[in-house]
Amino acid sequence: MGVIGDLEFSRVQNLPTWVFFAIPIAFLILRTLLTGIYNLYFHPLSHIPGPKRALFIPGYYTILLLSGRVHITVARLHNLYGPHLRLGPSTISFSSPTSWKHIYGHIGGRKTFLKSPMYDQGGDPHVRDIVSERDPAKHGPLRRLTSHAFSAKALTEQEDVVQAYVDKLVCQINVHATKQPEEMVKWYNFATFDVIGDLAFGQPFGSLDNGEPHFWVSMILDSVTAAAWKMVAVKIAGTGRLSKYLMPRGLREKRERHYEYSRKTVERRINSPTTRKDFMSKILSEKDAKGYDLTFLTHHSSVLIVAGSETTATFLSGVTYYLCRTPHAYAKLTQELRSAFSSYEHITGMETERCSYLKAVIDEGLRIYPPVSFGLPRTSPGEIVDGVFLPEGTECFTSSWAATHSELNFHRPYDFLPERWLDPDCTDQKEASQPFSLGSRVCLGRNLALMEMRLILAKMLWVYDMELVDDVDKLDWVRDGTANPLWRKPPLMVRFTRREGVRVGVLDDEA
Ligand code: HEM
Repeated sequence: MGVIGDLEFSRVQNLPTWVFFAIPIAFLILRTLLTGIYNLYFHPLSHIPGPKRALFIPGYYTILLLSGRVHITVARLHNLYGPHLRLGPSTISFSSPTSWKHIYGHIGGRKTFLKSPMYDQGGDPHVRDIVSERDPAKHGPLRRLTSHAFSAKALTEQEDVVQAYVDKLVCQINVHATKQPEEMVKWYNFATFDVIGDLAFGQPFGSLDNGEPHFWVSMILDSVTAAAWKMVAVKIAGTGRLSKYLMPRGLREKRERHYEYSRKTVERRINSPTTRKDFMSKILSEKDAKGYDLTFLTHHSSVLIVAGSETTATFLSGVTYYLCRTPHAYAKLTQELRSAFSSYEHITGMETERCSYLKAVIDEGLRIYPPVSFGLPRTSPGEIVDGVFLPEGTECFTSSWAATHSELNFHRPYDFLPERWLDPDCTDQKEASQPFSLGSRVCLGRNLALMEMRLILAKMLWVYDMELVDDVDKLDWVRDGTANPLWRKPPLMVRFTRREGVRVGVLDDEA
């Protein structure tokens, strides 16, 4: 036995080195092929159409998320395969209005679709914030605690803060964007980050004053991309630890600096008590009783900054582009705003609510360029979505961009037509556009965001005319933007001209 064993061992030893690599690789290829064939023909979801490669490439959809063009690819695939689309063995994307209600809404007698494990990749695995907490029993108290800062009363108190920054923006436009064109994506970012910085921490980032991005702000997009890298690692290898090696080094460092800066800012806020109500007031008052530590508070406030600033700035950039490119909509909106307000000082959050065309412009802006363009992943509890049974554990979502750009839901989906929101005879499926999501995880900052959008659009267009300049014919907002998964917008060069004969206190008193 010993002799035979030695003989066999020496035969193995004599095999060429490549064999030792080839065998596991061949095994992996065979396993992938057999699993793919099972997924294609025998899996319980095999009746749902989709590209075959999605069943053979591990983490296909998550890899798409890093491509920057996931919204376009998924919309194209929905056009090809219909409103139910299989993007992985157990990953289903929908583009119908009903799917929004079935996956995210409250419907009596139906089980809840919880956030999928993809949300675990957002930050510190041991700390869950209001966005990443998946367990409803823990999310409920967190949401109740946070919602104080978003009540109708809080919103009224916050209007002064918002108004002050809108006025600053109007003044800075006068200085920087009337004599020559100016890049507006950055100015909208400055305004929305300053507002949220002030509301979250009691201190602005000072970007509007300095005309410079705060370093922390520029880190935010990268830190969200870093989270997407982690998702890829989890999907492919089953562990986020691999992301350390997969993720570009710069991204990892930026993500770490992002958390470090948030921690210091929160510490400063804790050490400077204020009577002014901001996002932290309620939570700090219960800090000791509930045992909220610095790590938790850091995650909590930094998630509010990310959720509340980049999204609104994205909307403003998109709507500026589409308004400048759609003369009839621009003319109707300016006509409405300029006749609704006899003076700049009359433009308030509540008064702007009466402007129906402004509301339609906002609805259309959020449809054509949804700030959250990808599907928010949920796990099926074993329920039917839009007529399709999804076994327990299936990952599913409504792909926002695909839903709002499908001809099954909207006529001329790539045209900016605010009228579709006003015309009672329009047959568009408007419920296919849910920019703030719905149900128990609906956006908490919706009313604040809408107030900010209304005030910025109304005040800017009351004071100025605006036009896209220079390479206007070369710029294509859809073609030139990428989503990683938050938007990276192309430069938006706009020139503003102050309307003659209108008095604007913040400009004229300053002069
Ligand atoms: C155009 C502006 C905005 C858009 C389109 C938007 C969109 C969304 C969406 C789609 C979600 C659901 C995320 C998910 O299910 O994973 C969400 C959640 C959230 N948003 Fe917004 N948002 C906007 C502005 C804001 C603002 C200004 C704030 C204020 C800080 C805010 C705070 C939040 C919070 C706290 C959540 C988590 C709610 C929860 O899970 O209970 N958002 N938002």
